[in-house]
Amino acid sequence: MSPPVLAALPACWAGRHLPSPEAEPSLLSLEGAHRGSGLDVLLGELAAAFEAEKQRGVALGCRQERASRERLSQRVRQVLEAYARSHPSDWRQFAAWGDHGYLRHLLLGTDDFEVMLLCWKPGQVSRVHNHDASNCWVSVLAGRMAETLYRLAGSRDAGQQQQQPEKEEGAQEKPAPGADAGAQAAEVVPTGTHTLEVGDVGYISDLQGLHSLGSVGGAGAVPAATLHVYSPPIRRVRLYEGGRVTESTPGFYSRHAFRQGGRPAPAGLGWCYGHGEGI
Ligand SMILES: N[C@@H](CS(=O)O)C(=O)O
Ligand SMILES: [Fe+2]
Repeated sequence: MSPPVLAALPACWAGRHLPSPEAEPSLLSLEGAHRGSGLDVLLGELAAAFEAEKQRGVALGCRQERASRERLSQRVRQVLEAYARSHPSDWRQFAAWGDHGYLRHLLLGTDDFEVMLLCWKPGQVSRVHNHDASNCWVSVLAGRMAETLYRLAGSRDAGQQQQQPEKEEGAQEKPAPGADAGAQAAEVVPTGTHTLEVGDVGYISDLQGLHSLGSVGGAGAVPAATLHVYSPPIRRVRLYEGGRVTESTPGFYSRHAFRQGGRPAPAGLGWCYGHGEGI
């Protein structure tokens, strides 16, 4: 019989990328993880939450039906909070920090959602960006984060102005469609800043606006780590800088979604673009 974690994962993931439990009893046996509270449980519970919404016929994304989004959000928050507040250390085996920007490490990617670990040295910050059509949850595992929210200048509803036609995957940092419509349209205005501590869970989508996230620097600051859950996976983002808007396809510094029994992930599974330093 499949372990509950496997049973909870979408068939497309479990069937295609994982060996059978008989063949690999140490499946997802993450070092230091306690069955019942570790990353394997977190991933299984998230998979179950997204699968439950899909079973109701919901198309996942920031514009999904409100009741469905709230139900999903409540569950994802519970799962992320429970993990972060259990003082876990099993995520650390996947963590690496870089000198040139925060690093993105993919833990699990499916067609419906992705979970990644982001590692930030003190003071590292993402550029002002949007989140495609995704729901985005973030939970702090270590350090202290500050989030600044923005809206497009001249816009009351930033989300509506960010909608653009579909674009091919794989392109890097090209001017976005409509970027030439006027620098005015790409100017952003900060609307508020707040801090996120270990165990806090935040949510953003294009319906809320744009943001920039960063680890708080200064004396005594420690390297930060955050868990991000995006549904559906983010394929591209729009960056707002110097009055211009560009598009970028974020990459992963490392991918562990298919790591099994301590072996490195086989090449070619999942999707990965770019260099993996943050946006
Ligand atoms: N959305 C960013 C991280 S953050 O700044 O929210 C990313 O996926 O890299
Ligand atoms: Fe973000």
